[in-house]
Amino acid sequence: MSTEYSKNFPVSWEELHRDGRALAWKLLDMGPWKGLIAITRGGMVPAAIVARELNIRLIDTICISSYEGERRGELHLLKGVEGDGEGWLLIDDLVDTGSTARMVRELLPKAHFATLYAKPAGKPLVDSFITEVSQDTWIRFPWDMELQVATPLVERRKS
Ligand SMILES: O=P(O)(O)OC[C@H]1O[C@H](OP(=O)(O)OP(=O)(O)O)[C@H](O)[C@@H]1O
Ligand SMILES: Nc1nc2[nH]cnc2c(=O)[nH]1
Ligand SMILES: [Mg+2]
Repeated sequence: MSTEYSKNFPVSWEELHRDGRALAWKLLDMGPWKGLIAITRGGMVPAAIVARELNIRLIDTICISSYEGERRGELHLLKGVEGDGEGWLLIDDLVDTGSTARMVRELLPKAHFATLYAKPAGKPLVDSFITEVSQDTWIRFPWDMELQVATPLVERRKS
C-alpha cells in the first residue's frame, strides 16, 4: 500500500450486495429514471445491483481510467455519452479525491451521481452514497481479492 493509504477497508461480496441494495433503497423514490450510466470499471457491479432492484433495463457506460493499482495517474476518457444527463442515474463504486467525479459532472451536469463509498475529498461531489471512509483508507473490492490462508496474529507480531 502506498504511504497515502495507511488503512484497509475490505468489502466482501455479501457486504457489497448489501450496500448496493441500500443505495437502491435510497434512490427508489427519487426516480423515475430514464436509465443508468455505469462508470467503468468499478461502477459496473454496483450498477448491476441497483439496476436489478429498480428494474432499470437501459444501461450505458462512461469509460474512464485513472488509477494504476494505488497510484493515481492522468484521467483518460475512453468513452462518453451524449446529452446532459437529465433524468439519468450515474453510478460508481466510490469517490476518493473526486477527480473522476469532477470529470463526469462536467460531462453530465444534470445526472444524479451515486456511489457506494465516499471519502471526504470526494463527498461534496456525490448526490447519494452509503458509507463514508477516511481519506487514508484504501477500499478493497471483492473482485480484486482472493481467499488466502491467514497468518496467525502471534506470528504476524514477530515480523
Ligand atoms: O475520486 P477519484 O480519486 O477519481 O477515484 C475514484 C475512482 O477511482 C477508481 O477507478 P479507476 O480509475 O481506478 O478505474 P477502475 O474503475 O477501472 O478500477 C474508482 O472506481 C473510481 O472511479
Ligand atoms: N479499489 C480502490 N480503488 C480506488 N480508487 C481510488 N480510491 C480507491 C480505493 O480506495 N480503492
Ligand atoms: Mg473507477
